[in-house]
Amino acid sequence: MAITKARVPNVASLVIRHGLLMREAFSVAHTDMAHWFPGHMARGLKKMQTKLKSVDCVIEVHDARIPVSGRNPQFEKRLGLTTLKPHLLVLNKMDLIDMSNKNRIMRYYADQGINNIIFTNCKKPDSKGIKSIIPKVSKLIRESERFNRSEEASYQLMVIGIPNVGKSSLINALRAKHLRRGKATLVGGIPGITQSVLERIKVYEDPTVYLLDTPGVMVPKIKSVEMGLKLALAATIKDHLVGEIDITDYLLYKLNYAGRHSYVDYLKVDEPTDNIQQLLKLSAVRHSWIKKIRDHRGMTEVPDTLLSAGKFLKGFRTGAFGTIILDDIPDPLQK
Ligand SMILES: Nc1nc2c(ncn2[C@@H]2O[C@H](COP(=O)(O)OP(=O)(O)OP(=O)(O)O)[C@@H](O)[C@H]2O)c(=O)[nH]1
Repeated sequence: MAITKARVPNVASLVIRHGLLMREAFSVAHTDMAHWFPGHMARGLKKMQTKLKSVDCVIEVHDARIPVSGRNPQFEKRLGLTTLKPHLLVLNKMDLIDMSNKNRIMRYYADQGINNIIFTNCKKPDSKGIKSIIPKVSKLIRESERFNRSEEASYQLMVIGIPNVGKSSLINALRAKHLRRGKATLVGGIPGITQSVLERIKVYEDPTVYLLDTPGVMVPKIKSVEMGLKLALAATIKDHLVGEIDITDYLLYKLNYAGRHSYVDYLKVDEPTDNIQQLLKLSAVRHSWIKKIRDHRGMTEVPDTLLSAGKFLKGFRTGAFGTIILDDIPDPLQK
């Protein structure tokens, strides 16, 4: 497991929040985050660089639940986003966030010079966000210098982003919307489904628009354990690399902090708690999730807390506990 920490908080650091005695802050003492990164990812970026000259616009897809954490700064440095090619930021999975934060998020990005932003839900190809992508991209391309591609009638777009943010889903949603075609690229709930820069995929007629799907490229450095836990909660890092118990402990902290106690019914426990081990154990017992382990008495049956952790994570990732943004979003208006 990647994180070592004192699981019993100091009594002095407890507070009552939304009627629950809980940790005042989520703190972890960490050892090593290096193995949270799959090594092959930098290679994907090189391939993207070589394809860039045949691209008219870059669509960067990001998970709207982590608007601050985890956007890869290497995309800007190595692909020259916002300077070399027209750039559209697609904040996907909008169905999982509280959209009353939209203007604040837009201001946060505008402060960094990013003004072309569309929120999407790729599960709904007929939704407003998906519909507005091709018109927006066409406008950006028409207003840009196409240099070596100015004679080319068709448009070619490259879809980039960190793993599991919905790049392939976006391509499939655009195909479904505009061409009424089925899935062209693989979609999966675990990061790393797309492994190479794919052949171009047609998503629109007149003008003909092709998309290049690309493998997710993770940020080169996770700045803090908390940032890593957010990325893991959003399923951009494989769960077992970070540790399911640590990810759910952070989830529990975030839900309790926000007063979202609907996990009680979902996990079939009696009341809110700030103790992840107790929560996962009781939930496993209530679901009859039992595993056998070998100890000094021979084979013993114990609650399978890993199964409860999986259910807890699934609940969060499918929106069972409501719409949640994991980041605090700095507001330039309040500087
Ligand atoms: N709730 C919700 N889930 C989504 C949305 N878009 C994609 N997903 C889910 O997110 C997961 C990842 O989607 P993919 O399209 O495979 O993501 P990707 O970025 O291509 O993944 P990699 O190839 O691993 O980089 C899948 O389980 C999708 O069903 C969305 O708008 N809302």
